[in-house]
Amino acid sequence: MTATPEREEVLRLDGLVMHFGPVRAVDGVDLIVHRGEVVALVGESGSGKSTVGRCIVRLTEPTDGTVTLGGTDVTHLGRRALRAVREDVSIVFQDPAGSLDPRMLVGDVVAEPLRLQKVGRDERRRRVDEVLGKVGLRPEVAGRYPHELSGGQRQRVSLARALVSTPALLVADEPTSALDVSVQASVLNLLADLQRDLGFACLFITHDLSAVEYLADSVAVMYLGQVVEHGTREQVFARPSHPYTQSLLAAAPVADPVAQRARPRVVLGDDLPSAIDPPSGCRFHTRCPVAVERCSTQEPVLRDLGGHKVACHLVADDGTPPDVTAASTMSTSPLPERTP
Ligand SMILES: Nc1ncnc2c1ncn2[C@@H]1O[C@H](COP(=O)(O)OP(=O)(O)OP(=O)(O)O)[C@@H](O)[C@H]1O
Repeated sequence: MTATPEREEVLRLDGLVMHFGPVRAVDGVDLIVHRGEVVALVGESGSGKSTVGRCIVRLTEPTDGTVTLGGTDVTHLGRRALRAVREDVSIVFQDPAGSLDPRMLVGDVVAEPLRLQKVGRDERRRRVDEVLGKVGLRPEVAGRYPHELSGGQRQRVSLARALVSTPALLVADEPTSALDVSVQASVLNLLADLQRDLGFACLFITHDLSAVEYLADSVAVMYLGQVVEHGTREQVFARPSHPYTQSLLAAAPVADPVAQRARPRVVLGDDLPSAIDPPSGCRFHTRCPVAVERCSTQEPVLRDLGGHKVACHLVADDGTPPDVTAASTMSTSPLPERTP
């Protein structure tokens, strides 16, 4: 008998909420990442992506909702219990210089997760050598300090540290955006190769939609603390359904100018509204070219339309998205990005 096995959930967020005082950074996020799956989390600066990542690795304790890792609810675990969980999930940050302790030798930085897990010294050394090789660094690098390395090499060290304990899930928060453009591609390629070889699941937080197209199995789009669309890469790129997703894709440069012209032109006028007092109804209605009255009063739920989820009143039950091209006239602008 060959019943199709349910795909195992490595991560599950249910109604995740993270408020910083009045700032509603994350405001009810549901998200599932399956074993070995790469889920891209995209959206403008300030939409709450990093905060979601930080809640997952429990760098911050969520205000509400649950974080489930490998079947264990880790939302409110104490320090000691968290340590065990940290073997299963790692994070890589945008800025490798800021996230590596400058006083520690690279070998010790990479070995630290193993030390916390009480792995013996010889085994630690063996695994550090092995993982440095995997990220394309020579073993001698273990005896150097982070500041002696280039930005790209430092990000390789961050990846080595994140992967040395063979986690089931890697949260990669803008892992290439602080790097020199010339090395971004090599680090992205490395991440893709490592993911293929080691098979970890990855929540890939990024502004870079071409990287999403290259790396991700599925794409979740965040707007003002909520997920407004989630589907496979093909679903989201071939038929972006939420007007916000349509505008993000329209603003992104694509290699093929013909494809670029064929994309709907929508422009995100104005800045992202404040997360302190988000708009009523659909949070995007203040910037949406096709909003109707209902959008300002009634909050849309994230509906599952054949595995492609979207939170928009104007998407038909058969998945037909609203025609934003008819409503918008202006040219494209680049995806807004906060400079570090
Ligand atoms: N520790 C904090 N205290 C107060 N407000 C915070 C804190 N961390 C994040 N915020 C606010 O929460 C909102 C979401 O921020 P977050 O960094 O998660 O967004 P983001 O989508 O990751 O943006 P970026 O792409 O720029 O990193 C923003 O309004 C931000 O100012």
